[in-house]
Amino acid sequence: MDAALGPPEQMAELDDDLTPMMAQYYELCEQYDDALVLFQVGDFYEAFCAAAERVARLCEITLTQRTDSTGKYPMAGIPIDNAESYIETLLDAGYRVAVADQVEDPDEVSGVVQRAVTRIVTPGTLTESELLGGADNNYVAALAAGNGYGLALVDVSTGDCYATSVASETAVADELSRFGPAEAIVGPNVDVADDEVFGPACLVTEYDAAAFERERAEERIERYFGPPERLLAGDAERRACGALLSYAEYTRGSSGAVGPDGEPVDPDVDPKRTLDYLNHLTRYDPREYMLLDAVAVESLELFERRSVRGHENLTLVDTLDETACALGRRELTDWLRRPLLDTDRIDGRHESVAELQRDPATRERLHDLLADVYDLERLISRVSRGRANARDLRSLASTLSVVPDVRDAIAEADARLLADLHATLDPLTDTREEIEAAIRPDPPQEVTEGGVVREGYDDELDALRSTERSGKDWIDSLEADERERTGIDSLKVGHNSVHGYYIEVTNANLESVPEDYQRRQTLKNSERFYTPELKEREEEILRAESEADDLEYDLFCRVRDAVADEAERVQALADRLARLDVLVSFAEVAARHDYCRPTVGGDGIDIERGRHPVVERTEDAFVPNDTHLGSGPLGDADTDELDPFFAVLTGPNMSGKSTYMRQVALVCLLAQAGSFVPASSADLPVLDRVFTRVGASDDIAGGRSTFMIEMTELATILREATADSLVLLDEVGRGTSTADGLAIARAVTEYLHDEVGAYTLFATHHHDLTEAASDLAGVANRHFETSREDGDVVFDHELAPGPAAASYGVEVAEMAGVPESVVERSRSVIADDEPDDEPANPDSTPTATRPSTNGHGTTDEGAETAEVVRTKSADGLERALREVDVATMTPVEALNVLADLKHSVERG
Ligand SMILES: Nc1ncnc2c1ncn2[C@@H]1O[C@H](COP(=O)(O)OP(=O)(O)OP(=O)(O)O)[C@@H](O)[C@H]1O
Repeated sequence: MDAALGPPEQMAELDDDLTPMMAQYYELCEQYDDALVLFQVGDFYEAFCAAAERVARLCEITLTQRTDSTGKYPMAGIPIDNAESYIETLLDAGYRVAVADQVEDPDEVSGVVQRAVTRIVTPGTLTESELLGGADNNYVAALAAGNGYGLALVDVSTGDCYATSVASETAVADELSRFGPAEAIVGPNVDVADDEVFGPACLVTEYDAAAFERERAEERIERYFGPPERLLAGDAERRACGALLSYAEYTRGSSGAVGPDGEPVDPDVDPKRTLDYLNHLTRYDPREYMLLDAVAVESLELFERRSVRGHENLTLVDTLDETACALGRRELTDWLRRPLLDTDRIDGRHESVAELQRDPATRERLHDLLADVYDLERLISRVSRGRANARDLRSLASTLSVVPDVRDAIAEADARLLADLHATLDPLTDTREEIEAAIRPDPPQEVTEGGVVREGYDDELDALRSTERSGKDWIDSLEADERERTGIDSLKVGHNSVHGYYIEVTNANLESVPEDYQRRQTLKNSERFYTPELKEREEEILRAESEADDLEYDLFCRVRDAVADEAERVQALADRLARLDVLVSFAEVAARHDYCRPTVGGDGIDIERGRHPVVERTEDAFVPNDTHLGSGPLGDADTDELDPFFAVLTGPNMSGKSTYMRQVALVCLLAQAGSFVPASSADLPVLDRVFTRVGASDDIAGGRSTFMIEMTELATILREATADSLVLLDEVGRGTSTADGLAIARAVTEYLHDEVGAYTLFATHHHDLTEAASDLAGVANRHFETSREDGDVVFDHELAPGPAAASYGVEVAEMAGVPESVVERSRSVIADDEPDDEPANPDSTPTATRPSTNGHGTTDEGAETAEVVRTKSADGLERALREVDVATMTPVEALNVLADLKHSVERG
């Protein structure tokens, strides 16, 4: 166990002898033994003993010492004012942080101030906006085992909550990869490999088994969402969801009212109130969405950049993001993460995008309006958790004031979704009016120091403020009045925080001071006085001020609670604005980048002049290509008219194979997400899943380039692909010997062709695989060629029927600047069909195949010597080249071999 967690050993020995404050600390450490306890002492959060040492080291702060009657304790304190950045450091180091605040006013208690854990900050449940990077969701997951697995996810900062059931560990990993949770809790009997299932960035812990018990879990679901049997399907799903709610409560600390055991910590707090921001529970069936597993999400670069390609600056979500607000950005991610299967829903989105695409004025108007929409989901979540300040409420009101204009902008819309949004966008006029009536337009950050509530909102408050003001007015005129009364022209009235109001008279004028002046403070050149009336007025001001501040805070809280009662409506509004923002964003991208409206639900993939949405943004002249897979009758594999569903792609490295394959997947994915697509036309099927198996060389950065991983991924594809799946295979079977590799590639092709019938694109350097097209009716060859301009190799990135010529490595070598002589020689070696195992006789090397010289070797003088040297090196070259298996090499290996050969040629 980590010594920084749990009660400090040094204190355990003292037991009952600890001072009351340290006893409190000890108890909290005992109670929250899975978190680092930060314990408020005045303006600091302190940690003691081993925890102090850890905090000091991680946060780079000084380790000090606390000495009391019971001993010396290492101590480290972080200032409360900027605690969040330190807390982030502790989270990054893998800790949960339990924040124990003083819950009593030190001025009002005689003994030790009571502290309570008011929140537990964890990677998945952190909610303070400073800690959340950008607009993306931040999920915590719960996993329960039992007849498959139940999975529940919540984003505490937005209230988004999902639950589903899946059959296998792999399916759990697939679902999790859609959400990328920062944290997960698992129930009893969940025996899954953490890293593989949750990903390395996820903090996984076993959570209290009791919270996963069925009855308790169902109680919680009932409390927050309603009858579990209506909302959720399986037993494991309910247990996961209940446990997740328990965990969310737990992270609210004792103010969250319920401990992990389900017992209320503070019976006065309404437990439901603590997680009020959770209003929707979206139960989804993974089968309603196109499945994108972690491998596909990563290799299609949907959300995360990979650094090995030339276009590393953009991801798919970036290229499609013309959203105006954070709500929209998160929704966009969600749509791309869960492309639809239902053609009606897909078409509904396309219809709206089409209408908005045709109408740039409305699009622009909506974009401008939505840009004024605050992050309502997070706002309302803060409101419900009692952490919103007056500025948050004003931001909410200002967002609500935009809604009528948004509705106006789509008042004439014909598209079903837009018309539906128009009908259901709720401007929450009552809530907005209440906020606007109560809260000042530009309130301060703090809510306890006044200045928050508007004049005219509450009579009692107005009376108090008026007393305060008239007292201050009286004081303002006091200086003039007293000057007149005493005849002392230099008399001044001032205020300081220690002594309050005073009348200051310089020493020279002291004899003119009237009788009723009472001494308050003596300075070097003057004396400060007060009068009984001044004192009385001062007390009146202070009393009125403090009562007004308290009343303002009460009024503010009442308004905040009233807004919290409308959380569900605010969330529904947020959801609708988010959807509208994505539709506008899709339309904007479609208009700006010339996307077309696809049709979805047909029998094959038919794309005219398709483009890769990401690569086209970074390539000056992106070459569009067609795709026809499985959309027509199968014919003779050697003719160009056939419409197979399986294409073997060949062509030199760098010619565009990977780009093309991904482009086909992305076009289909975008269409099912509801977007238009980068093509001149697209008729598409509904794909149930996209599988990718990308080449080992592509995966070097991820450290996953082993043959074993390749085969594991392949096994998944062969097991799970259906006739409605799209399979991208890039370089399968390359991590082993040529013969084995080819055999596997061939067998995989036959299996996918005969047994599965999935739409497949198979890029390969195994030239022999192109023969499959002659044997299998649904397989066709497509290739990328290079052309030559002034002797230079040019990739034209154009897809053509038939297989490519086999000299890929040499083309790349030429591109890379390998000397012409070596390139030519390589070509001649490849051209030599008859392998010759006998050592070649230098004299028999045909002159015609010798390397062409660069001019130095053709001088008359010394020609003979030069000839001998070249002949010898040509001999070595030939042998070396014969040993090279070009078809099985990675581009890097090819370049290395060529560099070695060049080096040996240069050495002579
Ligand atoms: N259609 C295209 N139009 C313009 N540029 C393209 C096109 N396709 C690819 N490219 C450019 O060519 C580069 C190489 O493409 P890609 O990685 O797809 O080649 P490849 O044939 O798969 O190579 P390898 O066999 O080495 O994996 C891309 O990074 C991109 O910059």
